[in-house]
Amino acid sequence: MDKLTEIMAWKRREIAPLVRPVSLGELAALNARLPAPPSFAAALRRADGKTAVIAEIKRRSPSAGAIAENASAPAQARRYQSAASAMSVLTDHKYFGGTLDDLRAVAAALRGGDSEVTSDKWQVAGDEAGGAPCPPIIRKDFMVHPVQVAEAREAGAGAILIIVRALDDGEIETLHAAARAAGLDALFEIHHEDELARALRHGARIIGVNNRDLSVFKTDLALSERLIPQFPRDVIAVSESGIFTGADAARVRAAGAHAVLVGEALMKARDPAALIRELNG
Ligand SMILES: O=C(O)c1ccccc1NCC(=O)[C@H](O)[C@H](O)COP(=O)(O)O
Repeated sequence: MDKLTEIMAWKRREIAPLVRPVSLGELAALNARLPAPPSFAAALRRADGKTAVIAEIKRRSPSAGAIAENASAPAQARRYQSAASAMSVLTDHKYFGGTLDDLRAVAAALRGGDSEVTSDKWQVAGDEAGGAPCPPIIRKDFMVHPVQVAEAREAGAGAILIIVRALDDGEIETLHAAARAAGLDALFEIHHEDELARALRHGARIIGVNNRDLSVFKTDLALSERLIPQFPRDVIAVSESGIFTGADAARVRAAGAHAVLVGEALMKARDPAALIRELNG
């Protein structure tokens, strides 16, 4: 069994006690009750000709082992905040050391310390930070059920992850509809041409190529170079994993990437904001 299959099997067991019917109406009501988070898609498009950086908070991983086990998620988010277009918070605990509370704490930190999810500080936090818009947050987890979408929206996310290879078409459709009803964007993650075709059939507007082969844990930026040029022009292209330097980012940008998603390199950087600026190009 490869690692992704193992993680997905665990995730389905982990969330089983939480699973209940979650209707689109319930998600729409949740969306209406909470202030709108900043738009993930708009943040990736807004990079002014530079490569947008989605800066990830990642304490450990199956491929790298311990990265920054004791890192504080909100403190790390503050180190990213001035330079990142968006943030990614891994909320899986077993394999990545993250929690949903990390997402809540990061959202609160970006709202200027306001932990009240019903507050409309999203709208003003950017101005307080000197005019830069508040970076949206993607909940990076192994999504299988709309109950996780509701959790993401309540915790302050602006987007969720849909790993195409890990889900059947019915699950993708359900998660995508749930995200839309909750006012969230969806990042569709792919690793192969067939998965690109599936993502497009589901109406994906943001697609990420995961450069890491999750069977053997090898990363290869050539995968982004092969797949991104096949994206329709109006799709936002993200290159994920294995990006460490400005040269790496420039390479995938030359292939058409609008954004890069970077975890390990930023968690280990002495000055993450400076590295983000280098990745911006
Ligand atoms: O990172 C892993 O080892 C991993 C293993 C199994 C499933 C997912 C995994 N990573 C999730 C990610 O998408 C990465 O954290 C993200 O792309 C950032 O990667 P990196 O910059 O290489 O830390």
